Amino acid sequence: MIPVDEALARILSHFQPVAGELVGVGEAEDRVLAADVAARVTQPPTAVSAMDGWAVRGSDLTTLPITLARIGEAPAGRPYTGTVAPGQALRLFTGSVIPDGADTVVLQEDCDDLGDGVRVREGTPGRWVRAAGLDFTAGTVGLTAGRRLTVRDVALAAAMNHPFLTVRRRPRVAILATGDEVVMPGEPLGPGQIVSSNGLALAALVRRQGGIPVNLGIAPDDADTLGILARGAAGCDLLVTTGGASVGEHDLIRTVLGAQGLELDFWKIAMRPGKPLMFGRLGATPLLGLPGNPVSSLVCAALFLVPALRRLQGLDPAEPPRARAVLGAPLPANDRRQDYLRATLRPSDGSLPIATTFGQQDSSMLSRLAAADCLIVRPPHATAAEAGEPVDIVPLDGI
Ligand SMILES: Nc1nc2c(c(=O)[nH]1)N[C@H]1C(S)=C(S)[C@@H](COP(=O)(O)OP(=O)(O)OC[C@H]3O[C@@H](n4cnc5c(N)ncnc54)[C@H](O)[C@@H]3O)O[C@H]1N2
Ligand code: MOO
Repeated sequence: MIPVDEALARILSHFQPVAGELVGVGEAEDRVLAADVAARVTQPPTAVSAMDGWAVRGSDLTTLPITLARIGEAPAGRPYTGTVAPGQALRLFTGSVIPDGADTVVLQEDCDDLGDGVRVREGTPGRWVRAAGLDFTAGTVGLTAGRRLTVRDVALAAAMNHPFLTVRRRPRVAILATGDEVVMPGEPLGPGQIVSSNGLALAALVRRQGGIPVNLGIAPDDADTLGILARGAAGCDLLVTTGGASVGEHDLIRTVLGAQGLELDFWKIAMRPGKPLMFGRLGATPLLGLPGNPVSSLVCAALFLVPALRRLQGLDPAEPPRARAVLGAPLPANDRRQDYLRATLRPSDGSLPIATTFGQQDSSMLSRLAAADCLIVRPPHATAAEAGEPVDIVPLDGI
């Protein structure tokens, strides 16, 4: 059994960021930038008005009120080509280009429109002018490679005049469930059969992490079919299997795929849940073999599949972020496997929330996993801990 950290490092060493592809800026939300995005324009391109009002010279506002002569009008998008001289004012609007000669906008609410002139009651020299390049200047890098784009980033990229962006291709993850006893939700259940949840949960996780799940179905515990279905992963960036990872003679992943050329990197890690986790390569395709128990499968996916997907997309592949909490109830000493205990979180009077484990931690219990807010991380050989002691947690947000 290898430690969790080593398993993660060995898995990540098999992944590099996938190639970039061009997408319309409007479709780029949630994708990861493959190249820096520099502004192709200066915004605003010239000084513009921040308000509806009049463009004037600040030096005309020393004594108020003052009446200025109207020299014309400049709606947004139709700049005035002349110059505002002392004693003159140009009618303009929010976004209108500030004409030569003017350095100030006075608000229309603070003026009386006299038709051929304007009486300015209030105004401050230099106000309500947005300088050229206030937001950004051409050539400035506004968004850097490796960033997962938010809705706000889409707005910025579009404003920087990019109709297309180069983002990482979505990694394709083949998912193969195994086991004679598992059938898809809604199918008739024979004696001893259970409903397959792993494949669907993994597909949802892959999608949420920016990948494309490729569903290879459910392989029965028969070598030929398992082998044929696994070949469907060719061309994918990763094959994830669930079940068949343990030691029973029906646990076929290693033996069947071994015969097909699976080069095993490791099998079994010092972790609970998830001991029989395996990793290797089937030809060009990395293979992550998750245990069949549904909680083990999802916890291992959170800890190993998510970082792999992050690295494939050029993101920092670090373990899921850890946080701190205090124990709501005591915990016994731990054995040599790093434990990830399902727990709820509630606020406390102090700065850290209170994490309380469920009494039963069986790795088949999806009801507990769904009700949990976090996993409490118990390092190998941790000594018994009292209520109130601080612990590391992995929040389950997004899983
Ligand atoms: N003698 C030993 N037995 C087991 C060991 C061990 O070290 N020695 N390890 C246990 C641990 S820990 C785990 S985890 C499981 C993992 O076993 P497998 O990966 O071989 O998984 P299966 O045997 O195929 O299934 C386990 C369990 O999960 C259910 N299952 C399987 N696939 C799905 C699915 N798609 N959706 C929902 N549930 C699924 C399956 O019905 C079994 O109940 O091995 C222990 N045994
Ligand atoms: O490690 Mo198994 O995943 O404990 O149930």
